[in-house]
Amino acid sequence: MTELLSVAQMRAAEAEAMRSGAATGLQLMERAGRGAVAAMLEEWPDLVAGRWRAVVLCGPGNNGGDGYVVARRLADRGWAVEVLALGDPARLGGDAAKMRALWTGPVAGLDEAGAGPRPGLLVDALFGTGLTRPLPWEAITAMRAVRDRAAGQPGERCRVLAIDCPSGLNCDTGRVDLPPSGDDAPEDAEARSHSAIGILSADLTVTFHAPKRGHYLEAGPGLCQRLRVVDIGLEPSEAPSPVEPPASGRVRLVGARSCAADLSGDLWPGQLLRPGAGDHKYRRGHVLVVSGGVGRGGAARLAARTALRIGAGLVTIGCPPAALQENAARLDAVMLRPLRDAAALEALLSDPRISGLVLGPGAGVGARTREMVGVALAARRGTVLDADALTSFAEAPEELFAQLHPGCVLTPHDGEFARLFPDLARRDRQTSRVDAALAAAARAGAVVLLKGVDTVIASPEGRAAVHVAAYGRSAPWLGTAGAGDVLSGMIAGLLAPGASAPQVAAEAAAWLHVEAARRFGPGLIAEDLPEILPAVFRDLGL
Ligand SMILES: NC(=O)C1=CN([C@@H]2O[C@H](COP(=O)(O)OP(=O)(O)OC[C@H]3O[C@@H](n4cnc5c(N)ncnc54)[C@H](O)[C@@H]3O)[C@@H](O)[C@H]2O)[C@@H](O)CC1
Ligand SMILES: [K+]
Repeated sequence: MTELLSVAQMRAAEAEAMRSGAATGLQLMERAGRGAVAAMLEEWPDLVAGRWRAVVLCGPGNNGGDGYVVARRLADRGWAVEVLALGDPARLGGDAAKMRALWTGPVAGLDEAGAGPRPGLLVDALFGTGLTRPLPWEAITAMRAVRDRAAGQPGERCRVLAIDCPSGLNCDTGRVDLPPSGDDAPEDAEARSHSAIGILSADLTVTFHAPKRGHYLEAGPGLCQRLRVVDIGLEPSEAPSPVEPPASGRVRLVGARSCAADLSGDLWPGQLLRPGAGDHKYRRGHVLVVSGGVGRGGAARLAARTALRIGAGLVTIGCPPAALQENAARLDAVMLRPLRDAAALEALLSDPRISGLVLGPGAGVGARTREMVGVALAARRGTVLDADALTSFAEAPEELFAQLHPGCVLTPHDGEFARLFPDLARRDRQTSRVDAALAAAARAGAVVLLKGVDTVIASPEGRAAVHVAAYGRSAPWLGTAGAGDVLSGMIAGLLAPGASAPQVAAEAAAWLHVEAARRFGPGLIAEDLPEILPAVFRDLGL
């Protein structure tokens, strides 16, 4: 399964290769530059034949060093190559200086970026993993000047190849560190930063050894557009088993199945979904969804139907007595019980066969929900808390954290996350969504699934995973009313048999949620998600 490395982990892998004598820094850089050219030509075979013009922008560190290798390799293919350097190339050090010396063509300054014919390729080798300060404006200006050379001219547009990452991307956080915009009015600054991100976006990003967290988080996928990983001969880290939680300190990419052929559907998520031979319905778990009152039951019904579809043996909705009639008119396989108050929930939970709980969707914000959550958590079943079950504790999150247990999964979106963890939501430059979710899980003592296009799943033991609806897995139509309720039902349904760790159940649910949306396609509404699950399961060969 693919692992997402931090910048520090990547540096450590490089350092280990050099320390052990497996490779020198210069060899790694040569492989990186060559690998980037080979990957680019595979991606754009129309560039294999013919002599094209490339502009290579080289920065002041090793990313620039890779750029000099790319320039040399393209020139060797007969391309016309312009190299423009940020800063004085005579001040390059180490391996980058050696690669600069092997480049026999001229090196101009970035201020000459606007002069010259339209290039077919712009290579961004300004900054990689070593960017520690905001990107200099001159980098953005130069990128724009090269792109502008193509404006208004006939022929193919200029394609952009980013080496390791589009310059400005923080490879740990996925955010872009833009320079301050001086005296600009705030609106102006926003417009400038918007257009700066457009200018920095690549068409293809080639990174080395393993993808970095920033390639998958926040602005990363939008900036990289397409991502290819090139082997530079570093020792691969041992692949964690997809059905076990990842090791502490390591971040895995959920659903590598669609990105690499190293994962069989049989093992994951199939192993979590397939009932055992001879299983009866109680062995497959019984999920109880606590519903809101009259006219507010839709969210709970969505969660309940999904829990049943994903494999729970039985599903019951508990609702206030006044809402029984409404729910009865809408339910068949899902069972229904009156649930007047927290005492009634306690009585219901005396049935030990109820193994999974969902609280929050449509529950209403306030004391009733807080009491229900308290009783549910005391019963120590696999429990998913979403929506109103989270917001009900906005005034006193510690009250919730004190009651949570390791069988719980919290599923906040960014807004709910900020209500429970206001300090963690205000992230500084170096803190990523992964760091924030890990800190939240440790504080809460439960698994936190932080929803988004880049969903992060983190456990109190420091295990983290990321699922991203991008890079060929985008499902923009999933942003629809009720989709979150469906996700709660998926997690509870996977938790209910009691065989999966909450972290693993949440990871599989995040993947299936997007998979179902993609299988259905545009026009999706939340009701379609549970109904398309059987087709997803058939595709998985279940
Ligand atoms: N170390 C290695 O063995 C390998 C490194 N590789 C390349 O090396 C890159 C990392 O190299 P570096 O660590 O040198 O980092 P970068 O080349 O990303 O940039 C760091 C350099 O820019 C300076 N800098 C940082 N922020 C700046 C700012 N805002 N304005 C001006 N200067 C700034 C730093 O002082 C440093 O000199 C990777 O992204 C990858 O492209 C590859 O060649 C693979 C092998
Ligand atoms: K770059």
